[in-house]
Amino acid sequence: MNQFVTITSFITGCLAIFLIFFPTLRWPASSPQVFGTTEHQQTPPAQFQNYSTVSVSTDPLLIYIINFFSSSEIDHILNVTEGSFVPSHVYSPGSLPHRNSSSCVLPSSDPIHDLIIARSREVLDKVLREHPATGLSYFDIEPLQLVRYGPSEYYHAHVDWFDTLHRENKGWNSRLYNRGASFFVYLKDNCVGGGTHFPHIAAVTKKTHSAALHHLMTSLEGGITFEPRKGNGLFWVNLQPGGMGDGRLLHAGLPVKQGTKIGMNIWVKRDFGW
Ligand SMILES: O=C(O)CCC(=O)C(=O)O
Ligand SMILES: [Fe+2]
Repeated sequence: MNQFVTITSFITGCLAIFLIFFPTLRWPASSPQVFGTTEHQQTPPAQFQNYSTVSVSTDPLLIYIINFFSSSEIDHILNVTEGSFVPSHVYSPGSLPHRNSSSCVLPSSDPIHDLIIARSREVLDKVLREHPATGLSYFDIEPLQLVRYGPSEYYHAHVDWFDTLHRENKGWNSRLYNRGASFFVYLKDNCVGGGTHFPHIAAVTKKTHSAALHHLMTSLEGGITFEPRKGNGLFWVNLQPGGMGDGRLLHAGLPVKQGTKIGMNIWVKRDFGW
């Protein structure tokens, strides 16, 4: 009898827990468009910032964003993060460190945090609409990470996507994800060197680019290098439509020879279910 009561209580308990959580469970996205749009409706519109985009490469997709952050936004970000940089995490230490920069996170409680997320979602939703062939979808954005380089500091060639899917650290509702896309926005550019170099992006003729980009992009046989320019940024899609990492998005933060370079990574999470 006692056993019967215990089993019945256990089953009732499980049922109650399931009923409480069932309405909030989210199933994997059935189509990229739906997922991106749904999430976008939950975010406030980005405060007006007169940025513009220039398509540098369509396959793989690499976009240059002019004037993505205003100088007052940048001043604010640099002020609040000034004391918090620590040596960047090194994933694959060899004889030479893979990188020797410093990093920190812009806290999600910062007044400007949600604005940056909303503006990034604006660009993402435009990409979903205009470049469906990329297969990009997203459901969230990682903590906003700043990276700082002083003289002789660098980040060797790497890709932003993970070899194996990461699981979010959010308890029972943790999803599997990879970095579907990356933004890298320059916050400080008073340096010599420090370009962002993509060795495998096909060189494109300079004629196709706006005057603003003309001086900031070196397009040689060895790929493309972007000079750091405060307020401007890059956006690229990391994964192939089927979800595999795209090796063509290998990139490096070239050594800073003099001065300081600071940038912000905005990594976009593509959903891979439970
Ligand atoms: O420093 C750069 O130009 C690129 C930085 C980067 O790729 C990264 O932090 O993942
Ligand atoms: Fe990177």
